[in-house]
Amino acid sequence: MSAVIKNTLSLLDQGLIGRFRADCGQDWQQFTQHRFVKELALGTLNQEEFKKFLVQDYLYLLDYCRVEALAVYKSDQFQDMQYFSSLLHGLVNIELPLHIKYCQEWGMSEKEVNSSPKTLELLAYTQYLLSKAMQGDLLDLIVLLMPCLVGYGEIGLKMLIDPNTNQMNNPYQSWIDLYAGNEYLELIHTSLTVLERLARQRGGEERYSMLLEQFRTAVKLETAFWNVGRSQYL
Ligand SMILES: Cc1ncc(CO)c(N)n1
Repeated sequence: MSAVIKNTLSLLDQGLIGRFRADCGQDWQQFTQHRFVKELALGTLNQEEFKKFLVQDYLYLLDYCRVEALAVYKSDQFQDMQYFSSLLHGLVNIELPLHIKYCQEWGMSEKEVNSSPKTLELLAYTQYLLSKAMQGDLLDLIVLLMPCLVGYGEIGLKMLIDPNTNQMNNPYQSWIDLYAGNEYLELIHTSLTVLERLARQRGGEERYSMLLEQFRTAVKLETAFWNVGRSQYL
């Protein structure tokens, strides 16, 4: 296992993120060890299901951008504004174009992706994030963003080091490479530092139980989201 992977996995057990993950218990396990994740790692996941997931995930990320944009708006320190705008920049200019490219590789046009109908799972998750993000402050916001950001990184890394993962002829290899890649890991490292600082500055200790409930709800919505590829359109 490379040093950077080991370091990232141990960081996830520490500080506030370690506490959230541990206190979520079963809910975190269900998210990160979901059937969809296991099938993707083996390469056995149904391809139509993956395609539908990819489109819903693209639509999800568009709303995730709006949450990040709200964090830019709500920043009252220049360094926070820099951090959240760089997060937004990365998503808009790197991860989203990559999603469009994946969709095209899987035979779907950009127009098709953008005009796709939405599922209940997508709407539930994005509307929850957006409403909490509008009500909350910067600490609420970064906590809401964490399950998505950290969860996929943990999943990608664990796939990469698991000998059972099919890395010879896996149709989903580029998905694994994205979330276990160095750029994504760096994003996680920076985000964890900002999370700790915002918690110190904004009464994280006194607010812990409320923050945990927001984190846990987002985790449960992530778990439900793994089934979008099997879900009905609204
Ligand atoms: C639903 C969901 N959660 C997390 C990520 C990671 O960016 C994603 N792409 N989609």
